[in-house]
Amino acid sequence: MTDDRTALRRELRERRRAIPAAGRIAAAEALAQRLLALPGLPDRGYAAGYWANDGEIALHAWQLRLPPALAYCLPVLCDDARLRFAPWRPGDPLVTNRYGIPEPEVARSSLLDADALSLAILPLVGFDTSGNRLGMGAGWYDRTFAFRRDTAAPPRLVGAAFEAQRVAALAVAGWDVPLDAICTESATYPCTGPA
Ligand SMILES: Nc1nc2c(c(=O)[nH]1)N(C=O)[C@@H](CNc1ccc(C(=O)N[C@@H](CCC(=O)O)C(=O)O)cc1)CN2
Ligand SMILES: Nc1ncnc2c1ncn2[C@@H]1O[C@H](COP(=O)(O)OP(=O)(O)OP(=O)(O)O)[C@@H](O)[C@H]1O
Repeated sequence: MTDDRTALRRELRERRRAIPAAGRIAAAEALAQRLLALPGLPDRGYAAGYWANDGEIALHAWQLRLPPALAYCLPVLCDDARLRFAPWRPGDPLVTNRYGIPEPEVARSSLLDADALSLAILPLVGFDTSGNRLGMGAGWYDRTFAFRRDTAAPPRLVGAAFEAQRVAALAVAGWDVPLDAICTESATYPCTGPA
């Protein structure tokens, strides 16, 4: 089971890295439209995205079109093994984290806790149409949003991926945090709860 998950993760990461540049640009635009069209989207507060890495579908097209009172944030790795979030605009200072991913350079005291977000977009390695998610496997998102297992939104949790990352069915782990929706360049999958 663990080996299956590791092998699947490797295969799906290779698949997303192999998507050609022209396809990625078009997909990022289409994803932005789908994210902006989600029903009941907050129009103020803080919205977490991510700095696309390892072939992930990019969020810049979405970031540029956010309502003015909804502040785009990036995740920051913290010592308690949870993510916190910092508002970030182009030009604001960045540092590279332990995985080589840029994150805002801000004092620990000014970071936002996950429960201060109105919306978070989670980068997916794989997903199924029941809303089950495969991530990078270090548990950052599962630990950070564990409180959403027994609390309603906010934050709304929306997965983002290329359609090529969809698989027939993923095994669910006890700690998996259910997503509220998944968007790809060609579909929006509403998620109704744990499968
Ligand atoms: N763009 C983006 N940002 C993100 C995540 C993500 O998946 N994508 N995260 C999602 O959790 C968090 C960072 N977690 C990560 C976990 C593992 C690896 C990773 O590349 N692991 C490598 C090598 C491990 C190492 O260098 O120590 C690997 O498994 O091959 C990257 C990010 C927060 N920021
Ligand atoms: N609430 C939690 N508390 C402590 N550890 C957790 C919690 N949630 C997950 N973990 C740990 O994190 C790891 C997550 O592994 P899993 O394969 O489910 O990751 P994933 O689905 O790729 O998700 P992620 O994107 O969060 O890494 C597991 O080893 C698990 O023990």
